[in-house]
Amino acid sequence: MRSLEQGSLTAIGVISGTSMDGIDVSVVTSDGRDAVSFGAGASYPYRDSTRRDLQALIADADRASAEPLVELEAAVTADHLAAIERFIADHGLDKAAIDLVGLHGQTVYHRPQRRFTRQMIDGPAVAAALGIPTIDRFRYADVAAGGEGAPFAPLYHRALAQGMEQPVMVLNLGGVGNVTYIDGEAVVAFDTGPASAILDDFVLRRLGRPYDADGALAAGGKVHDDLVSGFMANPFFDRPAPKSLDRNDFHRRAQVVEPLSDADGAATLAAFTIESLVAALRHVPRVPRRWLVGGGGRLNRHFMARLAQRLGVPVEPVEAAGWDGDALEAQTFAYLAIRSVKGLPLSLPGTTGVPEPLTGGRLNRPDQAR
Ligand SMILES: Nc1ncnc2c1ncn2[C@@H]1O[C@H](COP(=O)(O)OP(=O)(O)OP(=O)(O)O)[C@@H](O)[C@H]1O
Ligand SMILES: CC(=O)N[C@H]1[C@@H]2OC[C@@H](O2)[C@@H](O)[C@@H]1O[C@H](C)C(=O)O
Repeated sequence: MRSLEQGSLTAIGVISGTSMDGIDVSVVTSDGRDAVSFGAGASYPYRDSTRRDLQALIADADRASAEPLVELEAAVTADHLAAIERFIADHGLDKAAIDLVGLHGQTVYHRPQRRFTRQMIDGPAVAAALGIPTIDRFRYADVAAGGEGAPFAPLYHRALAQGMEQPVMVLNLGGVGNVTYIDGEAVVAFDTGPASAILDDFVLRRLGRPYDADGALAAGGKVHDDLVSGFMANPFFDRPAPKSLDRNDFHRRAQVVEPLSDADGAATLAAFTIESLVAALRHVPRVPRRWLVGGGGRLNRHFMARLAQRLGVPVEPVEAAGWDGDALEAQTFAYLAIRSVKGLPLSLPGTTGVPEPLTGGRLNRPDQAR
């Protein structure tokens, strides 16, 4: 096996986000610093039974935090393994050329204030099955040291943003929104508020659809400004960075749109997300000249147009900078796996609030006794 400590490495990165819409896989070659190149990305669904069991679990915080959940972890791990095997086959990769696999796993519980976070995945089992070392438990050391345990994408964003006009804001519009502000070596990152999750849940309840395609429903509705002001009165938005959220943190508050029509409810929830993003400007040193947007929410034309209007600077999908928006999070955990084996920090005081720059991740070698 090649030494993992020195030179450039090639890693596969794997993550399933909070919306559980698929297991994302991508591949990165990097020295763990600013030299980065990435290959294709792909997404593979969970088996229906795995997704159903995970959704039930996430709705039950007591079980998610305390129970061993051996069977479910085995199912999640099997689905991840199948996704990696398919990715390798679909893209004609040579297994022998893959030095590492970075496994984020499925977040089922995240309470940094209790110094506890849980990403379900059996890293040693994946290492043994593939014959490739894996890294898992990326967020554990950070949370144990008093960090927020998220976001972890910022150091990868900084590596990609080298040479670009700055300050630049990278926004991930997933279930939850999170931003990375980059100005040279300076990085500030935090979760902004709910993003797609509240609108997704509303559209599912009202219309049985998984999301508001293109933001068409929201675009046709009337925003109820009084409700938006009510949302924005939440002290979360004034809290300085770092700060992080759980997918369901704003669910109860989002229910105030229940009396509204489908279109007005969607428009009002979308406006809440937009205002929570504008509020991010309160917590960065200089006004970003450009926003680059990743995550599925960049496909919501209503979000993108309204945000550009409110910010008065270009708001573009990350593809405008030559990045791959669908694969960015998977690439992040490939890049961080490489940093992990090199002992480099995965998080900083400005990204998760950890007291000192901190490395992390657990290395699982295929030949390791289990
Ligand atoms: N064509 C589209 N129009 C509008 N919204 C879309 C479209 N495609 C995807 N989305 C939104 O993107 C969401 C999925 O985004 P993404 O895959 O980035 O989330 P995630 O990675 O699961 O979340 P997180 O980043 O919080 O873990 C969908 O739930 C939906 O709201
Ligand atoms: C605990 C956890 O899994 N958090 C995710 C989630 O999805 C988006 C947002 O909430 C972000 O904080 C994080 O993921 C990205 C990849 C991150 O750590 O940068």
